[in-house]
Amino acid sequence: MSDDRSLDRSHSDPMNGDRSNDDRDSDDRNNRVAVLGGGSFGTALASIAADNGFEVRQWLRDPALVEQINLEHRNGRYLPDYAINPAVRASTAFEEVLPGAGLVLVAIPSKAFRDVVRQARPWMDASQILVSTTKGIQEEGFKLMSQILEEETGFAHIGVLSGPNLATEVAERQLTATVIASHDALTRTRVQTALGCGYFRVYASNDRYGVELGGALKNLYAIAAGMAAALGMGENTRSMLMTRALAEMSRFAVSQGANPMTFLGLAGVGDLIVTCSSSRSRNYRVGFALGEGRTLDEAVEALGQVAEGVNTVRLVRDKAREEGVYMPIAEGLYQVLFEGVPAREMARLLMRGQQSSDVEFVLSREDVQQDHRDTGGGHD
Ligand SMILES: NC(=O)C1=CN([C@@H]2O[C@H](COP(=O)(O)OP(=O)(O)OC[C@H]3O[C@@H](n4cnc5c(N)ncnc54)[C@H](O)[C@@H]3O)[C@@H](O)[C@H]2O)C=CC1
Ligand SMILES: O=C(CO)COP(=O)(O)O
Repeated sequence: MSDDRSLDRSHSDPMNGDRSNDDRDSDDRNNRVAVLGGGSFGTALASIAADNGFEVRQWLRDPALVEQINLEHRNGRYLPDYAINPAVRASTAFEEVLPGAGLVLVAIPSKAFRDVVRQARPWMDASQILVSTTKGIQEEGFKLMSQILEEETGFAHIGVLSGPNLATEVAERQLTATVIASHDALTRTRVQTALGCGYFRVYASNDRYGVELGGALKNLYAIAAGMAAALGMGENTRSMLMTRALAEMSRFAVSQGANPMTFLGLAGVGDLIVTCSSSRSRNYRVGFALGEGRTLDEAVEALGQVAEGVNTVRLVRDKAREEGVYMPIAEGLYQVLFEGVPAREMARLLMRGQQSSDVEFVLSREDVQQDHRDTGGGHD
């Protein structure tokens, strides 16, 4: 591997012929990336890191898929047309994947995330950088995935990768940007070095919570956008939906103590645009199937992959009610998904709500509260 690809350039001076074993161990670690998860995003990221010259090992549950990745360099289940870099070595054994890796990317759906990290923990060590790529929320305690990484490991180098990153487009090498968010500068720079390349640009943020929350929240509105498209609603409608979604997301972020300005970036508005516009988004596809008249179970079954938004709708709607945050689209989506309200009827109800103000951040706090009282917000 060339030195300029090293995750830590300070340890990779080729002029230094007199290096200690410790330095060499450190070089080895910095040159190794582990990916947990064999879905489409985990697979695309593993291959990028290998293209960048890193030694990459990928952990998956399914032995048949492991064999296919190792022998055919293909992931027939999640990215059938994608040629994986042959340097990616897959395994079902954590002990073959984790020890010696400087960077660990965790691309496991939120429902299984804690379990998998817990199983993997004995093969991890505190010098490793752990990064979640998962855009979901854990029901107990309303925890985001990086908080789970922190709780399960106690490690210091924790980050989140999020942005408008449809895995199939990343696999096609479409020009794409993402965000690595961490309070830890080392985490930010090492992820930028491991994954940044000619078609994948990695921006940095120190607002880990805001970036992670943006990725989880936008999935709700992608479901709503898919539904609107299936019902034959137009571009004006989608634009209204996305813009009002951003208002709701920001309102929720503020209630959680997060900085809403982060939502103006790639992991907020950027991800909202792509998932509300693309039939490649799984959340959008679930919404589309619902708009065509399928039941939620049928829509999820037909997808055959995880659409994180289905679970997130319930969690966010409950949290918003609990904390008195006005989120009419999330509330309406919940009623369509779980209470049998027809989508068209819900759209009609939302349109007939009291007229309110556009950008509430330019209003005084009192005016915002009055606005939400006028529109029936607050659920009281
Ligand atoms: N696919 C995409 O376009 C993108 C996905 N993401 C996020 O990345 C996360 C991972 O997504 P994908 O790679 O698409 O995969 P996915 O969500 O389809 O599944 C991930 C992998 O986890 C495995 N898995 C599921 N349950 C498991 C369990 N109980 N134990 C062990 N492994 C289990 C699956 O077998 C699969 O290999 C998602 O939560 C998503 O929010 C982020 C950006 C883009
Ligand atoms: O988060 C994504 C793109 O940024 C992927 O969205 P879906 O999970 O809806 O496919």
